[in-house]
Amino acid sequence: FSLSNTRRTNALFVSTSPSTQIPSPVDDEEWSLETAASGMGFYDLDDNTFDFNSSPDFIDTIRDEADILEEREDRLYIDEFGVKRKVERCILVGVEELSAARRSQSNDEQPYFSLEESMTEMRELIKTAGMEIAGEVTQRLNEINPRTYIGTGKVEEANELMKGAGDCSTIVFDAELTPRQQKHLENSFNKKILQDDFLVAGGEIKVIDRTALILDIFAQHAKTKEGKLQVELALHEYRKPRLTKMWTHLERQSGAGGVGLRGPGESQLEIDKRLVRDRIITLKHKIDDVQKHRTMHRLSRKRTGLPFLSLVGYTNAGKSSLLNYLTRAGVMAESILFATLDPTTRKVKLPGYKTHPEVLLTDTVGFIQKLPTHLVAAFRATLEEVKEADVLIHVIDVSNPSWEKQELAVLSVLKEMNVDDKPIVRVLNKMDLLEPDDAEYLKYDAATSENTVAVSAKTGEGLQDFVAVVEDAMSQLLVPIEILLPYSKGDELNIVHEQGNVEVVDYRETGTYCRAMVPTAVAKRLEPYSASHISMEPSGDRKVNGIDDDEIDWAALAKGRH
Ligand SMILES: Nc1nc2c(ncn2[C@@H]2O[C@H](COP(=O)(O)OP(=O)(O)OP(=O)(O)O)[C@@H](O)[C@H]2O)c(=O)[nH]1
Ligand SMILES: [Mg+2]
Repeated sequence: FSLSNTRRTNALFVSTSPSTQIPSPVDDEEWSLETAASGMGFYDLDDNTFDFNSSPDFIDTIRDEADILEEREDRLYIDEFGVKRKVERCILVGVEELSAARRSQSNDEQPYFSLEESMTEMRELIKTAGMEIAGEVTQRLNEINPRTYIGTGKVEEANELMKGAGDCSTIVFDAELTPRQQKHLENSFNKKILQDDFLVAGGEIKVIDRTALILDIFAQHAKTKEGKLQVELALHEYRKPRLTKMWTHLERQSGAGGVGLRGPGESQLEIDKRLVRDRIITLKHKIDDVQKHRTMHRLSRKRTGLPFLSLVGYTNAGKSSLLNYLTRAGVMAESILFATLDPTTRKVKLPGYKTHPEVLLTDTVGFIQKLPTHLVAAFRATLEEVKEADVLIHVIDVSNPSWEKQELAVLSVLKEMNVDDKPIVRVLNKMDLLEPDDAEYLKYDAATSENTVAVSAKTGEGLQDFVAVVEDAMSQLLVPIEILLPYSKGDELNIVHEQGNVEVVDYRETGTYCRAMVPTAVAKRLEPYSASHISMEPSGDRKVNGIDDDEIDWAALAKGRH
């Protein structure tokens, strides 16, 4: 296919078999015309241009991917002999709450992840956080123990396992623990250690829950100033309730203190609490500022009139890989969870994409089941991008055995965000990893379902169909116009032809009469030439898509088109 022919119809793509391989962008210059080589792109408010090289001041401290990878490599752990070890080891504790399982079975919208599915996910999260699992304990409980979450016998079992594992002082729970539970657990583990006269590195056993683990990953992956502010806010929100009595050893009257910092007779705990509170307020202000910038950029983005697509999906589904493939943008894509925390927008020109030759594509943070609400809140700014999107591209990793549940989990978050009414394109990704039979089945499924396409962001398989399906979804965004354009506005007519579907064109004395379906941005611009008061059926209509075109008309039309 050729990019120069922007008037090529959808039929080309619809007729292609789903397994058609498109040339890799690296091999074929034609695939991607105008893409970012690297770096973030931003709109210039004044001249509506997209500038890939400048970055606004709110992302002044960007860590690049290499930095993040290096920092992860450097996560050293000092063991009891003072030896630096690459990984921190931990015991993973999983609980299946049977009553919750029963409850969720009557609720179709919230998918239920089984103990094993949830544990598999935790293993990935732990690996991503840079830890190694030294042992696992699981328990099926009718009701969770309000004090220690798991039963006392299990606490004992986890403790034994930890001792047997050697240098290991971290216990990770596949659950959201209340501050009280976390403290009780830490107490009981540490007490046992003291009794047994067994000291592990640092002498302290750490109890980490799912939220803390995800926050740790977020903290490692935050790249921009905005991302870091959001993570810090989430961390403080997480720590605030855990300051209560958690560090009782800090509860003493404090004499010294900076002016205006400490009141008389204030205890250390009170000071800590106040500092955290103050920091939260400061962070919120800073995030507000950043959001203002973002809103401005969004507005300028809107003024360009380019349609805005947002990639959404479960963590590790392949969102960044897809964006990379389409733009060669070099957005961090890795087999780690939550690789992307900062929304990145690229302008993408897709071949054969007629009605919207250029689109903006934004990569967003991945979703995960059981994401604690305050974590979601902290990333609201990021998710704003999703709210602004014209079309959502839902990337699904069909090689994951739990993909159907993951899809439901994402849909339920989209619903919570009130964005489930937008057109959604389902992208069944990682087709290359499937057994041939499964792949065939899913390809059939995609071909027969609406707005669904099966692809591999790795091999490029199916990406041609992706363009067609996205364009289909975008056609829902076209609006009808009826205009009478002065002949001096030939350029505008060309745009209508290029980006819209023209139904009728008639050359009249006062100008060109035209009825068409066009993107909203184009419709808005042409509002001054609205001709809806003029007769709907003017004489001498010429069917543009018919075979009765003659050369003279086309010459007039095509002036300056290519
Ligand atoms: N085999 C195969 N691997 C893929 C495909 N798409 C993505 N991957 C791999 O899957 C892993 C995750 O991909 P990402 O693009 O980082 O996923 P993401 O959805 O952006 O993940 P988060 O940013 O963590 O939410 C990477 O190791 C990719 O190389 C595919 O089509 N086939
Ligand atoms: Mg990503």
